[in-house]
Amino acid sequence: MSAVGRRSEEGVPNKERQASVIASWQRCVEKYGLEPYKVAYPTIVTRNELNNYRAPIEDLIALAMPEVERLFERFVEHDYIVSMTDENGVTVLFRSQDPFAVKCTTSGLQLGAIWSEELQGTNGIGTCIKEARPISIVMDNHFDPRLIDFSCAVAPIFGGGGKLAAALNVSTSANSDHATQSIVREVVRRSARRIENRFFARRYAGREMLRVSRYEDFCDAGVEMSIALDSSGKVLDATPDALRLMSRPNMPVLGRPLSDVGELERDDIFADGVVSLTVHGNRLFLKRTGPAPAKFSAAQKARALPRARPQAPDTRLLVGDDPTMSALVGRVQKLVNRRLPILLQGETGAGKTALAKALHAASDHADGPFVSINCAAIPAELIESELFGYRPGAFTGASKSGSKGRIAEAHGGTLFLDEIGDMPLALQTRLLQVLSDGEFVAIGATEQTRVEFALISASLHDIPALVALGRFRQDLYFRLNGASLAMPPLRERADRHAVIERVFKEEATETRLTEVQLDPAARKLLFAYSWPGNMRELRHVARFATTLAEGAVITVDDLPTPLSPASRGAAQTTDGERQAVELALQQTGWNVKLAAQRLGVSRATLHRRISAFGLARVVGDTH
Ligand SMILES: Nc1ncnc2c1ncn2[C@@H]1O[C@H](COP(=O)(O)OP(=O)(O)OP(=O)(O)O)[C@@H](O)[C@H]1O
Repeated sequence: MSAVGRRSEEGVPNKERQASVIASWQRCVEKYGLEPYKVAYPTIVTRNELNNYRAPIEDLIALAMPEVERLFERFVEHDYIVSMTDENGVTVLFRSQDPFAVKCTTSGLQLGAIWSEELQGTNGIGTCIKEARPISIVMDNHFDPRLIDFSCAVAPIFGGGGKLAAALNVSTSANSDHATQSIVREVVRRSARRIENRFFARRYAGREMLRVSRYEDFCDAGVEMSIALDSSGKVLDATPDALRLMSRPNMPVLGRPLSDVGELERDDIFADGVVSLTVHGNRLFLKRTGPAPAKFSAAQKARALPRARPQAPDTRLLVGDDPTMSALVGRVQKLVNRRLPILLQGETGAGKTALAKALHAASDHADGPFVSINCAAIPAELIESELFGYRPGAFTGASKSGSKGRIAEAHGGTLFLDEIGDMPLALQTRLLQVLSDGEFVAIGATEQTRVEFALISASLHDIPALVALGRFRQDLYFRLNGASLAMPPLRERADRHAVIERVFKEEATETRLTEVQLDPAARKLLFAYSWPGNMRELRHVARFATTLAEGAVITVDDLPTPLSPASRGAAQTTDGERQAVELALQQTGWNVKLAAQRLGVSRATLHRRISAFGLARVVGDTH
């Protein structure tokens, strides 16, 4: 193909780069049927559509913001723009400065533009996404002749399970060469790696984490690669480079213990110091970064490394200035210390988990583990082994090393049972036994395991109503309910205005490293809103607006649906929409996560729709 080198090339051509560009041009012509002079102007999605594209990766966007800012500051004086797209090439973050910004806009380099290879031909973003590796597309490497003045260096950002989640791009229209662009590409690649590592750490916060390096001395330096493990020591996930280095043909890494992945120098990967793992003749060095796993015996406990206090907000901060809540929480805190079981009830997103963590962190057993189990999220057939653990080979498919179980892991700390109303009846009986006797028998075991922990449970449902329907054991309800605390929805909190202001401030500091102001119209709207998704929705709205707002003042235009003016105009939803939501909820037994996936919206959006349509789950019509 004559495409590469339509103009004379500057710098030394790199074979691999040439091959990528040639392959991409071939795809453009043969697969997508594109012609160089007939490529359409990029599609720019509407603001509402952009909100929908951003919603599934809002955490990633928030984590990427500071890095995008840093890149921009570094390159802006040389007339570069910095952008990030999602996995489809939709531009979800964009930083530019005049006069270059004007030229960018006329070429379609702007927020909301779709830069897929299929639509725009060979371009930095689209081709990086296609090839899933860092790439630079310099001037006449572009398929569309209108882009011939631009040079882009782009690196992919991978999310869970090594799946491509986004692409980070730096573009210029200053005359550039391949040598310069390969340096810029390296800078962008490193930024993408930092975002990836922060994203990984955020996803697996609280899990056992190993830092990985190819060099023994570097295990203590900045994070190069990471592995997250589940409670039984199996690989839950790893950063892309670690996954690549640990992979062998036909040998999955995820879901396997490290001893199956390669040759481990010693068994106890959590002990102090560095341990090596040899895969296919390559040595990797691993070091624990997270808290030590809970140990049974005093001797083992003494050998374990000191446990970092879990990062949890202060109960005073969570409670704010709501007098009812402060009085209740003060009372409950005393009861937690006496190991009396606490039952938290409240709407979705009201802050039950956050409060449970804060109660644990302020308790006198805060040095022990905080083990959280979402009873609604674990499939019914797995919940027993997840909770009670099993001996090696207890059942087909059981791991060789057995599993300790989450209840045993909570020994000496707090066990938090979220969505307790969804626990199957048979397991309620076993749980009741543990709570009464302080001991249980793991699956396949003969001897009893003794455990001691503080218990906090939480539920969206009215448990007495479930008891009346025969779906929840009354004796278990009494056991869980040493004291109960009804968390008010955000719209009913006396201090909600202060809470809204505080959360916007916190999110602005986190995403932009600066403070922001709410303009009067935005403030009025936020104060009047009903917040069906409570604190979670508030956090998402604040993160969204502080990320999107161009300046230091947040206006109504920066607010997402259903707070944005456009959606308020069009907010009269149709019967069809309501039926679709109802159907998805029915089909998934009111599993909001699954239903949201089916409808292609975020969970927060679905919660808002449930509330807007006034839908309620009829207790007894589920699962
Ligand atoms: N008082 C608070 N101030 C700021 N953020 C909060 C507060 N309470 C909760 N949050 C945040 O709101 C989000 C939802 O909180 P949390 O998970 O505790 O709610 P929940 O009631 O357990 O929700 P669900 O019932 O859906 O499990 C989290 O991101 C949490 O950090």
